[in-house]
Amino acid sequence: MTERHLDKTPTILRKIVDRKWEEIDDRKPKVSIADLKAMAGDQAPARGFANALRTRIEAEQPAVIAEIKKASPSKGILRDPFEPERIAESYEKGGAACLSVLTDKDFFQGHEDYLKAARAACSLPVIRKDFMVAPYQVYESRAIGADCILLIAACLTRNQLQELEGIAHEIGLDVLVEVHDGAEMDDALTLRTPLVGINNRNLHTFEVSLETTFNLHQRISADRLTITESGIMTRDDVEAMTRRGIYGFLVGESFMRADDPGTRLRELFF
Ligand SMILES: O=P(O)(O)OC[C@@H](O)[C@@H](O)c1c[nH]c2ccccc12
Repeated sequence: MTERHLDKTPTILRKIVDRKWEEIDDRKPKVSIADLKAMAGDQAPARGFANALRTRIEAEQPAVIAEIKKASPSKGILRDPFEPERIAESYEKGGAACLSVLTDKDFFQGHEDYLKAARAACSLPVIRKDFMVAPYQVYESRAIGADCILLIAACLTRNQLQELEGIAHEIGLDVLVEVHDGAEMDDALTLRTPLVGINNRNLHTFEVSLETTFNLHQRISADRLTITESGIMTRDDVEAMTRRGIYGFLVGESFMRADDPGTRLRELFF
């Protein structure tokens, strides 16, 4: 397996991706791909993730993907106690369009059960936030009830992106492809998904700059939906985006640190 961007230095992203392959090897003997396909087939139809965003973005209203994450490798613990059901209810009340739930255990203290619990507690579509490297995880995502998956261009080749997107679409999952630079954007724009996320955080260094979105969004045509991701903390940040015609947002930390995440969402966006 060649991982173009990861061959160079042993960054955190490389460590996470290496760990993902081990995780898949641990899981396969317990739950086979065939089992996952059967479980995926038993799920109710997915909630339309892309559609929920599109409706708002086309009306030039903020479309907020509100994130449920307990911790991150760059910031440590963000929220304790951590109750995914309560957070999901609060986000729905606060006007979120969709939820994002971290399921990675080792680096983000996430869990598949958090996704299931959050989704059951509201009617919003949910993206599984994890590091997809293999088809196994795509089937697993639908099997745990996710409506959408994240594909991170920084850790996948163009062929891998296309393969994983194909499987996702075949089983009814929407896809959010995430980019951080121009080469990744070239790959992302070969995909069929309308959802393109621009991560303001460099996953190799953790540096955050909203300039990343300002620079890259111009390459995304009007038939796609741009989502700015990471480092959105203030109303000024929000306005800097909407002024440029960007209405899709993925926000975690600033909500997770608030007593009531949905109230914070409403303050920041509405
Ligand atoms: O907490 P923030 O800065 O608001 O960022 C949320 C989200 O963009 C971030 O969690 C994220 C974006 N892409 C990722 C990929 C993996 C894990 C996490 C992420």
